[in-house]
Amino acid sequence: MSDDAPVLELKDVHVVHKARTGKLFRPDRVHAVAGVDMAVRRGETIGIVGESGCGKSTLAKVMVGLQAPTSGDVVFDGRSVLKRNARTRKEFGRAISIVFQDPSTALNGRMLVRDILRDPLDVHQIGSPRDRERRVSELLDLVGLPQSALDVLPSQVSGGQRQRVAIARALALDPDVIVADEPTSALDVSVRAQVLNLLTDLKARLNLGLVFISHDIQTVRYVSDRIAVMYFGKVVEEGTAEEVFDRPTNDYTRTLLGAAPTLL
Ligand SMILES: Nc1ncnc2c1ncn2[C@@H]1O[C@H](COP(=O)(O)OP(=O)(O)OP(=O)(O)O)[C@@H](O)[C@H]1O
Repeated sequence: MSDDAPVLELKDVHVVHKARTGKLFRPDRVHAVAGVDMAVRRGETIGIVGESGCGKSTLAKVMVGLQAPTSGDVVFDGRSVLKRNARTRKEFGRAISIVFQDPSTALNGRMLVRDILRDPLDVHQIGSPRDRERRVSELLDLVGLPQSALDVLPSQVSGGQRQRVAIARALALDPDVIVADEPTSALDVSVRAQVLNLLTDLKARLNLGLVFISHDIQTVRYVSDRIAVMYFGKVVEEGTAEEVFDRPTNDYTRTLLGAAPTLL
């Protein structure tokens, strides 16, 4: 069960990007996120689904502080993050972490797994050197990797194991919320369910808020307690997984549901 008070809230968040391409055929601004309200609670998975370009990744970056909203507010534990000083923002950085789609690019390929996991602990000066070593091996246990994985490079393990390393790194600072942006899309179909089950299991064991982002509504259904459907920068439907699947109110949601189901 989730706690009632949201740990993370987005309030009327807008993000306008300068367009990457020239002006001839495209407007020079992209309203990537257009007035999104969202609440993330501990112990609950909120799935965000929508087609490519609807603003999911931009929203994920806002949630972890990698993208400043053009307007609106981000509230962590009841306090606005945007209006706070650098120290509060650092605490926010510890409390909300992200897992990206492709661990091959998200992890530094020249660092041993041990150093990848230790790095956030060093940066935030958590505990003594011995505490950090202990934490690093605990992190491997949490994600179901053997201790022998400590002394290898990311390229020396499989894609699924690499994503487990990325999840372990996201857990290093004991966050309240993990934002997982298409965390299984770059993986072999055969290991996707294992990684989804790991995330769901960690959410329950550690009482995390989990934000799960995917273009695939079946994958989102598999892991989510609540689902938000995004279309052109807006949330067009939100409800429990059952509500969204059994009684969709929005035409776009119906279109998504009608699309051919895919393997996890
Ligand atoms: N840094 C940026 N500069 C300019 N435009 C951007 C930037 N990031 C995203 N966009 C544009 O904003 C819109 C939303 O992109 P975003 O990546 O958030 O969507 P998405 O739903 O995550 O799609 P995808 O799954 O393809 O990444 C798109 O039109 C994209 O081209």
